[in-house]
Amino acid sequence: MSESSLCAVRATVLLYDDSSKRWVPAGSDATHVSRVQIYHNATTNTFRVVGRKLQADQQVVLNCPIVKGMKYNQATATFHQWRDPKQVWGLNFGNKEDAALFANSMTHALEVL
Ligand SMILES: CC(=O)N[C@@H](Cc1ccccc1Cl)C(=O)N1CCC[C@]12C=C[C@@H]1CC[C@@H](C(=O)N[C@@H]3C(=O)N4[C@@H](C=C[C@H]3C)CC[C@H]4C(=O)O)N1C2=O
Repeated sequence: MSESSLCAVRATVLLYDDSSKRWVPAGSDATHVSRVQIYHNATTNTFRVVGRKLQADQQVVLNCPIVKGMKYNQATATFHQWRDPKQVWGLNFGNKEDAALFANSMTHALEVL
C-alpha cells in the first residue's frame, strides 16, 4: 500500500468517554504523547490519521479514516476534535503551530476527498 505522510506532529490523543463525560487518553499507559500523522494513499485517494505513542513500543493509539464531509472542529488553538461512527477523537497539541500544521493537512484532505 503506497502511502505518503502529509504531516507529523506531537499531540496527546484523547477519546471522549460518553458515560463519564470525560476525555481519556487513548492507549494503555501513562505516557500520553504520540506522533500523529496524516497518510495519503494516492492510488485510492484516501487519507487516514495514525497516532503512535512516542515511547519504545510505539503503540498505535489512533488509526482513523478521514471521511468525506467529516467536520474537523478546531475547538481551541491547541485542541481539535472530530467524530467517527463509534467515538469522538481529540488531539491536544503541544503548541498552536503544530495544531495549525495538522489542521492545514486535515483541511486539505477534506477538500480533495
Ligand atoms: C455537536 C458535537 O459533536 N459537538 C462536539 C464537538 C464537535 C463539534 C463539531 C464537530 C465535531 C465535534 Cl467532536 C462536542 O461538543 N463534544 C464532543 C465530545 C465532547 C464535547 C461535548 C461536551 C463537552 C463540553 C466541553 C467540551 C470539551 O470537551 N472541551 C474541551 C475540554 O473540555 N477538554 C479538552 C480541551 C479543551 C476543551 C475545548 C482537553 C480535555 C478537556 C479539558 O480541558 O480538560 N465538550 C465537547 O467538546
